[in-house]
Amino acid sequence: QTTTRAFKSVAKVVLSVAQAEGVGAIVRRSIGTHQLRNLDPFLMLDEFTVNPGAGFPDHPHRGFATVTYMLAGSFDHEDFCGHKGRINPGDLQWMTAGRGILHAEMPNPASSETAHGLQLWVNLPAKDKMCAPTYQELPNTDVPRAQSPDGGAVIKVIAGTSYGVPAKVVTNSPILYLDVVLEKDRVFEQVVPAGWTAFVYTLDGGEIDVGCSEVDGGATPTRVGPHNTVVLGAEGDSLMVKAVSKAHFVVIGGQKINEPIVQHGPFVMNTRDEILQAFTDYERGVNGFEGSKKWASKIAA
Ligand SMILES: Nc1ccc(F)c(C(=O)c2c[nH]c3ncc(Cl)cc23)c1F
Ligand SMILES: [Fe+3]
Repeated sequence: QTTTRAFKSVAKVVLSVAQAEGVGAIVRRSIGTHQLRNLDPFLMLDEFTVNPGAGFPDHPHRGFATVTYMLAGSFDHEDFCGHKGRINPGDLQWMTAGRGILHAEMPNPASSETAHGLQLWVNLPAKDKMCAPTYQELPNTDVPRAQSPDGGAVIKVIAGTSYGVPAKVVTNSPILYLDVVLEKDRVFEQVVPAGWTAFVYTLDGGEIDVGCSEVDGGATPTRVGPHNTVVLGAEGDSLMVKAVSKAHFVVIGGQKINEPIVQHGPFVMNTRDEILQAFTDYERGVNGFEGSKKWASKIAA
């Protein structure tokens, strides 16, 4: 039978402006600002720009995953269990902090290039919040590529599936995360299940029309330029984007976890008691924070 597509509408557009974060770092915050909260399962999305010497020195995480995707420059990371490495342009690090990670994230000191990328914080279901930490790290060449039938869209499949190409990353709840480069006047279509939280975040480059009139029966398209978060309506199951000029954007979506969220900085749990427990575990160096009391990173020294 023919499947009829219901196109997603645009619920809200928010421009992200630069703000200070970490030590000397600059971020354009998308998800996590007062206008972009309650986008379950997403807790934060930062487009970071970090010059050498600045960065994100030693800090903990519990109860969620951080997804670092480098666009330019390179970042070093080092955690309290001896896991360290370098994230180069196009590389992906999906770090499931679970019960506890203490780490530092700093630009590669050997590079004079500004580090530019995205860090997305994805909440974990209660059953996984105290799981053992895991890393899924893909160099740029290992991130699966897809393209639209006319070749007008080239997609890096970070999570989920696009044009039949599945991601390599395994997630604790259903997530879609695509890096899309769309040529001028070309159309990109993506299935995003109805009921999911979903948004487009535009990067440097051109303008796009979301919810294009030519393909969705007359709804007036919403035109946006760089550094905008375009929140999509929950109804409908098909995202349509048309490039007014060559554009670079990410498409991020996820099934809602629908559990209580209690967040205090880098700890995200379900109850206040669990947050208090996270602070005491971190201070005492127990329950996943073993070794935290006497550890200090070398990269942020
Ligand atoms: N204040 C505060 C509190 C807790 C944190 F975890 C952080 C933090 O590490 C980051 C926040 N945005 C980021 N973008 C990119 C990277 Cl690599 C790291 C961060 C932070 F800045
Ligand atoms: Fe971190």
